[in-house]
Amino acid sequence: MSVSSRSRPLVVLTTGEPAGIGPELALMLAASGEALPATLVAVGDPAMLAERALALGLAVELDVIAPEDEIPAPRPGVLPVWPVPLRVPARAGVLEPANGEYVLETLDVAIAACRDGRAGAMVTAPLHKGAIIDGGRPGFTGHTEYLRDACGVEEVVMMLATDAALHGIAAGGPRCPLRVALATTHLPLREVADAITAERLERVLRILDGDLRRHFGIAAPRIVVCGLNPHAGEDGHLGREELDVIAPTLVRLRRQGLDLAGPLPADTLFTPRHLEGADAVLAMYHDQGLPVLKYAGFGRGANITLGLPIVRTSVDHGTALDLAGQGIADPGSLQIAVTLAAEMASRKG
Ligand SMILES: NC(=O)c1ccc[n+]([C@@H]2O[C@H](COP(=O)([O-])OP(=O)(O)OC[C@H]3O[C@@H](n4cnc5c(N)ncnc54)[C@H](O)[C@@H]3O)[C@@H](O)[C@H]2O)c1
Ligand SMILES: N[C@H](C(=O)O)[C@H](O)COP(=O)(O)O
Repeated sequence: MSVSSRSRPLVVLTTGEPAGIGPELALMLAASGEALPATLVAVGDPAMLAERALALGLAVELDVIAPEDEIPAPRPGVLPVWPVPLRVPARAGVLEPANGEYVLETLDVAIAACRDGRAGAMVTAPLHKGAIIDGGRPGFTGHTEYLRDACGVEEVVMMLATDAALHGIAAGGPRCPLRVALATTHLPLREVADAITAERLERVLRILDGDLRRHFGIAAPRIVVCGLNPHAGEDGHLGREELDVIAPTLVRLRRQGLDLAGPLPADTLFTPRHLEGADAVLAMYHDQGLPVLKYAGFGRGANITLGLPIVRTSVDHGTALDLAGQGIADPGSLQIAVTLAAEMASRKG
């Protein structure tokens, strides 16, 4: 059965770092019997998943299926699994870099299924970047860049969004609607300024504008752009990137029809007056934008990779080794990421 002929798109869920909370979150989602707008298949080591389910008392039947075989219709409490073997045994909370290649193989399986049309989308449970690097991949920086390279595209954009923004939930308390995209992703802070080039900014803004239209149905996205330096450079007294790079890029793209505000001082940009009417904020670097997003809705957001030929979403949190194996991690973000992936896959057709 092809993806488009399914009533619920096939979403491939990679179970992530086996020492982290990813495996148990996948099992918790299956055990909850929650009706999802997706047919879900997990990718991971079936014996490890079975052991984790047993240890946590989660009533989940694992249905091990070869990737070329038909996925049966979803049944509550049943989790179909495309098997990938661990390289060495895994223990919750204890990293084993030798399993780095296992984690990457789960990604490769999901990417292949999305690229050849067997699946409509992939959702990734968290991986541990350090473990993959220590396992022999020194250049590894995260799913986002791995997917970019695997799909052969020049640029992708990391965007996180709160559920309130994804599903039009009215603002209330700290859980406000917010989408935050990043001009740079997993870079040491020391390298950020050099990475903010006009070329990169233009590529990022075009992808952000295009994918807000394509995936989120926003006809004319309004994007608010942060400066890089304190007070957006204070007219060049506190840094020149705004004057030399960011502002001229925005002027050029505005002439081409993009609706862009900024560069604005990042400390006050995330206030109701500036966010009013904004469809997304573009932050210049990871910890300029993501702390605000995570404050606004940690555990109730999703991470979306824009600019890919396939649909990929992820959770808004990491491997939480401190919680792994205890069954107390919150599966809320995973549920949101799966729901969003299914919606995006359905829209894509
Ligand atoms: N999508 C991903 O693959 C992804 C996302 C973020 C971080 N990471 C990676 O995860 C690893 C650990 O990162 P970190 O420590 O900065 O962030 P983290 O999100 O793993 O943990 C930060 C804090 O949040 C808590 N937490 C995280 N998820 C939770 C959940 N579902 N329910 C309840 N509490 C939760 C943790 O217990 C911890 O106190 C790093 O290697 C990082 O690169 C991966
Ligand atoms: N920057 C993300 C976050 O803080 O949630 C996270 O590290 C995930 O990155 P990838 O999706 O590229 O692995």
